[in-house]
Amino acid sequence: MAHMHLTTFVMPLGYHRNSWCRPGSRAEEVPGLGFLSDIARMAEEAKLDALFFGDVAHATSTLRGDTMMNGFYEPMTTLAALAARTERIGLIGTLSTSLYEPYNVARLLSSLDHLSGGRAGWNIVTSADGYRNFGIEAAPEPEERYRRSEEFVRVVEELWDSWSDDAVIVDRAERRWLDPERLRRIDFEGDYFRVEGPLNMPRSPQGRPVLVQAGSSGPGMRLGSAVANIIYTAQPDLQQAVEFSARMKALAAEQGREPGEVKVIPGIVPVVADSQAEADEIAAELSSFLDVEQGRLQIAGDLQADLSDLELDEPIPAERFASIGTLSSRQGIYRRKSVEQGLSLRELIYDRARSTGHQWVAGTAETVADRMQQWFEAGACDGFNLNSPYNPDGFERICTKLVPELQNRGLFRSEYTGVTLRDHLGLPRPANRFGGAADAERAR
Ligand SMILES: Cc1cc2nc3c(=O)[nH]c(=O)nc-3n(C[C@H](O)[C@H](O)[C@H](O)COP(=O)(O)O)c2cc1C
Repeated sequence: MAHMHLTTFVMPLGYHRNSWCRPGSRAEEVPGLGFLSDIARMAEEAKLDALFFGDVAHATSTLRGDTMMNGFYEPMTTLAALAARTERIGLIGTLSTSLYEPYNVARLLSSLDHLSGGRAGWNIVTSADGYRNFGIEAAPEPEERYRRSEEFVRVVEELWDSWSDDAVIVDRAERRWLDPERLRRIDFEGDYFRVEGPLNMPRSPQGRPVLVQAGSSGPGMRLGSAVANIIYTAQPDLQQAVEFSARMKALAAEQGREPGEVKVIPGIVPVVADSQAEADEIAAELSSFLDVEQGRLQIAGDLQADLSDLELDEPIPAERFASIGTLSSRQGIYRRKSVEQGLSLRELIYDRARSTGHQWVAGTAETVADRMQQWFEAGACDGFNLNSPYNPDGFERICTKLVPELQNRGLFRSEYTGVTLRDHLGLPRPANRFGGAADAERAR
């Protein structure tokens, strides 16, 4: 039976809003390395495919009291530190194509891939916010951001291939470390970037670090299906998840890719306990930390709408949402919950606080595993991105109770069988698009 892929979205202050208020959360230690290393070690002992760090380059949500999605751990420096404290687990970090340059990004990821022995992955995002930190007044429209992103990824991939695999020769007699004939200036000229190249470091162990993408809108899915190996997505509903996965794989096939090269990995927020009653108790405790008015501000921020006049026990009226065609995928989930399912503003605040639109489940390891198995076997996904509701205990329970249950069912590996992130994902090392003797040899 095929195995699930399991990664974890590392939120050191916990995925459930304000879960850091729980005694024992080690919230004082954020953003230090010691606490994070403990999380990384737990994940590696559970044999997860990868640690995943999101990133935002602004403090807007933090100023609204939302510490969940924060920039406290800059992904590349953090993952480099964790590379030294782990051996096998993949290391996926987010860098925005709106706020970086392709040459920097190619270097950062290539360096991480070298330092970690082939464990690097890049979550490609476009940014809707944070521009003023870079002296830019307003964010471009989504279509424009994704066009830049598509070109950005092309440049980065060419830079990663700009050294042939056999360019480093270490010829002591001739005193030549590399053969410059085996490097290529890429001389890229596009609508957004002009990049000379080559990169200033050798092709990395994975050839190209793993590409990850999480857009669920039209342009987001176009980019993901064209380039990504992992698609992250928020899918609270089984049937819609099945349809999303099928659509993503069909789009990949249309672009000449093998559907198996594209792993669809929705998020899940599991509260795991020894009994249903204990799980419900923990869930109630987590909810008790919420500040409802702070939650109102956070949802207003997500929807970019003023909600200050609304009654807490009424649903958000449909007209407060952006028009259907312009909703982001996450706004679409909140709209469905409010307008179609009739959740009141208060209920939506609690729901968002625990799940941010992802699937949320509280139960024993067996009941949570039942749900995951059901989704996996229904074709809704190739695995899950585990969002730990609270740290470190909530994550420890995921690693020591839930993952072993999945292993016992034959749904997840018990040992790493390879060394690179591509190995964990069952993906081949890509050939160098510019060819080269080493590739020719590998192909024989
Ligand atoms: C699991 C997951 C993680 C994400 N992580 C980030 C992130 O770290 N930084 C960011 O700017 N956007 C992040 N996003 C947002 C997506 O990259 C994308 O911008 C968002 O889904 C809106 O795009 P869409 O309208 O195409 O869906 C994440 C989305 C998901 C589902």
